Amino acid sequence: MSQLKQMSHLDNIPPTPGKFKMEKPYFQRIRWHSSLAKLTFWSLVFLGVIFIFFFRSPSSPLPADPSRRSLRTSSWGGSDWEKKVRSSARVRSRNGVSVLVTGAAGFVGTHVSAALKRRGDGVLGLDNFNDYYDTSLKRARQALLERTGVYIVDGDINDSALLRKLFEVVPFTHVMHLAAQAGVRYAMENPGSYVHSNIAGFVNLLEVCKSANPQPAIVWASSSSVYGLNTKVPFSESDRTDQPASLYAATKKAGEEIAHTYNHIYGLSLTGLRFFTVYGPWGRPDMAYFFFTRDILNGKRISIFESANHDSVARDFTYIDDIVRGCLGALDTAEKSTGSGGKKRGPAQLRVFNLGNTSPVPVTDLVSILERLLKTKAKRNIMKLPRNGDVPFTHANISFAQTELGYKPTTDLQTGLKKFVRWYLNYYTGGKRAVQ
Ligand SMILES: O=C(O)[C@H]1O[C@H](OP(=O)(O)OP(=O)(O)OC[C@H]2O[C@@H](n3ccc(=O)[nH]c3=O)[C@H](O)[C@@H]2O)[C@H](O)[C@@H](O)[C@H]1O
Repeated sequence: MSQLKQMSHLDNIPPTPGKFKMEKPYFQRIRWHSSLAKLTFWSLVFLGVIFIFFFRSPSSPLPADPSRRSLRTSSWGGSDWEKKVRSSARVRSRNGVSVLVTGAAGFVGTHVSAALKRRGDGVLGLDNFNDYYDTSLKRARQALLERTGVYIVDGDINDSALLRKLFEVVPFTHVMHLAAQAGVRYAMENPGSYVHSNIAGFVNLLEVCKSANPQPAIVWASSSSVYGLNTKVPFSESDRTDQPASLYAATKKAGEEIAHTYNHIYGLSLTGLRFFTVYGPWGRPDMAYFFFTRDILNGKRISIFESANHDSVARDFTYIDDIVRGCLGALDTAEKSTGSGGKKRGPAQLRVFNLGNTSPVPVTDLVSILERLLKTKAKRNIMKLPRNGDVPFTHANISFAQTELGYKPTTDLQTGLKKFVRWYLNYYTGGKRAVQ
């Protein structure tokens, strides 16, 4: 207050410097006041900038206070809203389950929600529709789900009040937690968003689940990236995962440790699924197969990474329908959580599974398949794998998922990409170009 007064006082001083030069002592006093005011003013500006950077910016390296974020999420509540929530989550088949799907407008979330709804389970979606990639694609997926009777609540997993409300309205038996900040390379651009969604958001969700009555069983998306610099192939669940190559991988690995904690303390049933480079129709535009398709069609040069020994990098690309079957298998075999009222009553299930395709394909081959399907030659730019968080190869051992979940991928890359390209051409060109 006194600082403000002092500033307004200084504002009233005539700006003509010569006037003050004549009376030296007075001038010196003014100079002293003036520099103090300047110092105060710039300190306030500096503090303001720091405040905005840490607490308001979406790219803040610190997770924002969830209660503050809740103020920024879109409106929810009211009897009409509750009716929509209840109706979407209503189980319509015998032995059906009611599932809260987070990240429902995302690629995997949309497919899993539709599959659950098809078989008569109750499904409620939750998504914050962030602009990591084109939000119109997310809205189109939402429209698709709405036609099947799945309602997506527009909100963030960091919003505890919203999550508590959802569990108050519907006693979900399961949570399929797919909301996350995805993408390996983007972690170097916006590290804060990974901490916000994959760590703070996950913890917030688990906090609400642990207090829910009944506690739901939770199946959630981990990632093949947790294997990081592991060189033992194929990657098995028991292999080391302590050498992440990206912050994305580190946050997913942290998620697995956090899951262990909530299982241990509160008796939450938790199953982590390590997805291996999932692709297919309605996919993510930030993934290579997707933007390669766009760039090849536009005659734009594409970069293909190669590892140190000049081998193309390779991925165990896994088709979306196979992943969906794995997700449903995990939900169907998930045991109940054992806690209630925030207290553990006995040991609960804790699992991690690889969901891959067990047949890695070099990225150069992926490009050749796309060239054939699009009948267009790619302008290839072969370059050394940048130090951007990418790992040279991934390869899943899926025998554990096979035994426990009945998981058995059936789609090879050629077949899966054909389905993707058909969707892509239809979605972006209205079918004016046909798949070859
Ligand atoms: O399994 C996962 O857990 C992750 O899978 C996915 O990551 P990635 O396997 O890295 O997929 P993606 O970016 O499509 O790159 C594919 C290949 O193309 C190479 N690549 C990439 C870009 C480029 O310009 N050139 C290139 O050669 C690149 O080096 C790589 O070899 C998800 O995005 C991630 O969210 C997470 O779910």
